[in-house]
Amino acid sequence: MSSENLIIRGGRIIDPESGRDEVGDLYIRDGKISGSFSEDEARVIDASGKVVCPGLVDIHVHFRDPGQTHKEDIRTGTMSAAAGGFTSVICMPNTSPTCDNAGTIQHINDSVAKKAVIRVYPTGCLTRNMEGKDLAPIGSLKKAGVVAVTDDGKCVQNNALMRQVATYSKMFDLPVMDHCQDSALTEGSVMHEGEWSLRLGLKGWPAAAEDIIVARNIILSELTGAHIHMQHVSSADSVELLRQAKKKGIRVSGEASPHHITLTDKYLGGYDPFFKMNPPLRSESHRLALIEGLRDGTLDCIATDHAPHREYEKDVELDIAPFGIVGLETSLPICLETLHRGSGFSLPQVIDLMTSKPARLMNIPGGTLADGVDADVLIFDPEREWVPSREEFKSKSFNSPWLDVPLKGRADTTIVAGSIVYENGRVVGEEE
Ligand SMILES: NC(=O)N[C@@H](CC(=O)O)C(=O)O
Ligand SMILES: [Zn+2]
Ligand SMILES: [Zn+2]
Repeated sequence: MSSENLIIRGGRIIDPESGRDEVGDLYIRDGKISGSFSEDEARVIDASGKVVCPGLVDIHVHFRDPGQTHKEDIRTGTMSAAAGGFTSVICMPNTSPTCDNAGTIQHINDSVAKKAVIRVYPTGCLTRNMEGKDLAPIGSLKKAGVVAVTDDGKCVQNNALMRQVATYSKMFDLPVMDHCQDSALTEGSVMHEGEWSLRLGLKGWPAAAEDIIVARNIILSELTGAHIHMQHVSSADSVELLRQAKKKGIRVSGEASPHHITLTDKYLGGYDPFFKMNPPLRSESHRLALIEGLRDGTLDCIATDHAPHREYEKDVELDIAPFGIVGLETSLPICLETLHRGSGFSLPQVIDLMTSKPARLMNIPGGTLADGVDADVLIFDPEREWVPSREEFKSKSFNSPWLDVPLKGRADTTIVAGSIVYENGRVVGEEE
């Protein structure tokens, strides 16, 4: 990536970490955020009417590379991220082969160096082949460069093994990210257990299946001192458990997805597999509890759980359709709608949940416009109206409930280390 000096002129600069929120100019020299310099040394980008903030950070995406690259690969996944305004992502290890060994991590890092347009941080598995039976080689995964460990997609059911995982991860100073699901309680389940599952005649998935594991993880975090992070929290009682645990100073954290804070189980009424995900969309009271969790800091950040599946894979009976939806290209407008316009969060608060908060939580760089740091920057238009379409999605998959639905707010320009990687609807270097 070559970088030219940039002056981003006249935008509303929002840097949640420093509290900066003012209309002004942002200077980027030699790929870093810098003090002012003269206009003839730089390209000037007019950002009037736009927001200028740190590039978005997503700590939970699935890029399917290696192994399921018909759904997504590191190239298209990072293009999708850049188009959504993201400059850093943490990718999940449920690839094929799984990331339970240093070789797969090395392979991913090599592909990232060759094909990625934004920063990608890999995670390693908790257990061998994510089978929940034997510990993965966490020390060797750490050496290979993982930033956290998780069996996302699955949840370790054996508490003694989970204790061991937590102990090792603490030793290697890696956060444990957990997909909290008691699998005996969710066998064959398709959607949230409640009024709508009853009406639709679909097997329900109780919120208790999540709560039980969140409680288990809180107890094991207290016992071992490990940082345990709850992925895609979807249940009101899980939020309350986290709230109480944090009050006691236990090292736990949680994320919420744009879809769980915006949609509910009633949308399954049309039996549309684009509304089927794990954990499932829940009822209105759960949705509101997640928003309150984000408001008071019980939930630490937004994470998309970008889970690409091709349309033909989803286009089957709801019972057998795969779980998951893509999220990177729609996360920003949805969070603006649900949190900012819909729930009274300030713009800096929303940006904080999508930049500084997730980056600091997972100890990765980014999420800041501090002087001298790598210039990972997003310019977005909070008012821009657009409609996500099959043609425009950069992802290989468009399994999104927001396909063909009008949205407001869109990334204009995404900058990584001072280089523009996305502008005017195109990823730099993308073929015609
Ligand atoms: N969220 C999903 O519904 N699916 C994810 C797995 C996961 O995040 O648990 C996937 O890999 O497709
Ligand atoms: Zn998961
Ligand atoms: Zn996931």
